Amino acid sequence: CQQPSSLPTAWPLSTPVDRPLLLQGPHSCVDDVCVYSDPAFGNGLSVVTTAANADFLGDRLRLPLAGNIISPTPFYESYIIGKGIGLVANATIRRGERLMVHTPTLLVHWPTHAKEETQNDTEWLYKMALEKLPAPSRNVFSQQMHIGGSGVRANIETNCFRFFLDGGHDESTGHLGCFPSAARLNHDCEPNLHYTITDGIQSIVAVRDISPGEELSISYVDLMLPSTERKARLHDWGFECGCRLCKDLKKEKEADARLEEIARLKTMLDTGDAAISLETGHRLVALYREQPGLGLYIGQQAYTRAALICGLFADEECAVDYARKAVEALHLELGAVVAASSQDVLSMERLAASPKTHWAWGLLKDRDRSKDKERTV
Ligand SMILES: C[S@@+](CC[C@H](N)C(=O)[O-])C[C@H]1O[C@@H](n2cnc3c(N)ncnc32)[C@H](O)[C@@H]1O
Repeated sequence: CQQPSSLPTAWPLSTPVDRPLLLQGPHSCVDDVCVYSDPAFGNGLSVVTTAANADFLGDRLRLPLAGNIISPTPFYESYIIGKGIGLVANATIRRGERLMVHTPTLLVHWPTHAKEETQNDTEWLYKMALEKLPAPSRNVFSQQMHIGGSGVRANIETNCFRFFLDGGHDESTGHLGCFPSAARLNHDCEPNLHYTITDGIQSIVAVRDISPGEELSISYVDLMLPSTERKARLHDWGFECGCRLCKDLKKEKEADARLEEIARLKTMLDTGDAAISLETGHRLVALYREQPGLGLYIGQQAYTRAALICGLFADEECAVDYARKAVEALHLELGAVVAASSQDVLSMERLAASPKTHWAWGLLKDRDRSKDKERTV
């Protein structure tokens, strides 16, 4: 791993001005992928992508009006033993607080990046793209840690975030987005932060209260994966995870057992298993609550399902309670922009406000009663 020679003295914050993206170019191309740039957008932006994606970005990408929401930032950079640089809280940070909202400085087209045979061409394009960035942003980028080589490709793979410009429907809109401030966040299997990327803007929120002195962390991998799979993926990042969960074998075994039970309950729900009862929803929520890392997904994967089960069995109190919790958690998980048009959020808001008029209301009520009868016979 390469250590930066000096720490950046200032945070590369987005300027809080509402300005559209004005991409210049194409500057340099290999086949249908070219470099485009707007050095005055945020901290400067260079893009290596197709003409169609460049057009899409021009239409959609806007600077977030508030820039970085909290200023001065409630965290600082520090060397962390065994991890390189990390970010540490210097104030109490509350669940739901947004710590960073920013545009990328470099965006590269994922399907092109992933092709083995064009690696030399893409490296050349990446260098051209960096040339177009303002010097401070170029310096911050090149000082980032990179593992597996000294080139721009290795830097991108160590630090940048994969997402889809269209939200995930079309592979050809896949990109790696490089957000320099977020590149200092280390991994934890029980992270205290969660990020979303919508229309190219990354938003990072606290998923629980964080005390001064605590290291800030995100997860680099899907936390629904069992520990062996998580560790294998983190190994590709060049490190063995030493987080609290991975260090404690007993805890890790319990966590894996929970993941297996969650998978079993979800299959029951997805297949409409006859054994589903109110208890299935309560148990699902309990499993997510017992495992702190899974709090990142509790809205979509547990509260929403549990609220619907309560609705199906016509239990008003629990339907309203879970639906309210689902709405709050979904805003954290999806980010404000996606949550505003999410069908899940809409459905949960309806269930919370008027459970008896929700489509799910009472559909399994009779089944529950017939089960009770069976039990008393
Ligand atoms: C995106 S960078 C994170 C910031 C980095 N520590 C730095 O100094 O710039 C990713 C790299 O940080 C290191 N890293 C991240 N999380 C770690 C962890 N939990 N334990 C050990 N190293 C970690 C790994 O070398 C990884 O490839």
